[in-house]
Amino acid sequence: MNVTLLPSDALLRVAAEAARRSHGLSGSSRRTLPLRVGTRASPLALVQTRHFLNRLSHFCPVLRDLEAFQEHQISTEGDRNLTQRLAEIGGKGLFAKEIHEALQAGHIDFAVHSLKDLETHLPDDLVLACTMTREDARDVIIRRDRSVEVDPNDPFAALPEGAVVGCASVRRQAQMLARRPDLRFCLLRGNVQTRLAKLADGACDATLLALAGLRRLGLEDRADIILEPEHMLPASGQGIVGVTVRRSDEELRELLGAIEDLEARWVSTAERALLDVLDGSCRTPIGGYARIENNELYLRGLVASEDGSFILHRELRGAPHDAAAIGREVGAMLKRDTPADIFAEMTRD
Ligand SMILES: NCc1[nH]cc(CCC(=O)O)c1CC(=O)O
Repeated sequence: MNVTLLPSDALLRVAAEAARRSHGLSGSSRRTLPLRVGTRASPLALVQTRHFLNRLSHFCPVLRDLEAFQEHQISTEGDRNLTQRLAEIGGKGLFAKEIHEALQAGHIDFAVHSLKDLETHLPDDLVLACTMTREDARDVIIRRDRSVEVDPNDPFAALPEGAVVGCASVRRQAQMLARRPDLRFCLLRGNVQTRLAKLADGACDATLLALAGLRRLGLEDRADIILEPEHMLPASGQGIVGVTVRRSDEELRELLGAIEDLEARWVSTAERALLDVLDGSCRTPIGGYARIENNELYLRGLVASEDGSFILHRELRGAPHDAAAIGREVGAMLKRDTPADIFAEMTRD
């Protein structure tokens, strides 16, 4: 099959048309407003949620009214436990469990997530109904002292010998240590603003963040060294916002599905399938990044050891509608070529 890719704007127009035609929340809907949306309470989560609600109301005139939505801020384990590395708390559902429970109990109608923080296996009665257009997937380094000039071909060389990097992600740590074994890492958790404040206070010499988060918070000027995927492979789903809903809520599923970005659906399907094969908890450094090039889906995956002494990349291209199979295949290649002890570490208690 030949897949013709439309530019994102055209895709959205097609989706809007579909949304208008669908019976989703038309005048005949018996659903009562407001729609209740679940979100984490961090500034980034709230910006993402409000952005999504704008999009949704833009395409569904019944929802133009400000009163159409009610925001439910939900605190998750990942928000409360700020003293441990994500890998130690033991990742799955860390930022979503309480939100899933609110959906299942019918306290909310849908929920907005950073796809990066959403586990690959959702509870059976919930579905990922919508993936929004990807914001930039790249990671950035932010240094306290920006005086050393950056060589784009060797971005990690801009950090001083023995610099202390504040970071809670084993994926970022492993890829930096592979190139700069002299660097030291300390735990830096909390929301984006908190981390930037701690960096400014001297808690560390540098930190790493997703460019997507900085952009959405209007903090893009803080981005110091933008890392290309060749130097730092992003996490599966990084930069993509996804929306979950009850499987049984067909009306909302149809509406949300009609406004999703098909390209974001394809790349996230591939990236999440890869993670799924590797049983991706936060415990082992895993990266996955896909993009659409010339109507083809290109996926690159990474498995590493925490200390960066082992780094493995594998990649494949194929038809976008084979996204899940491509993801599983790259995952299987990574698994096959990774020494068993690295996965042993992954399943340790
Ligand atoms: N776990 C935190 C988190 N989840 C999603 C983002 C960034 C936004 C995105 O990837 O869509 C961040 C912050 C960061 O990694 O810098």
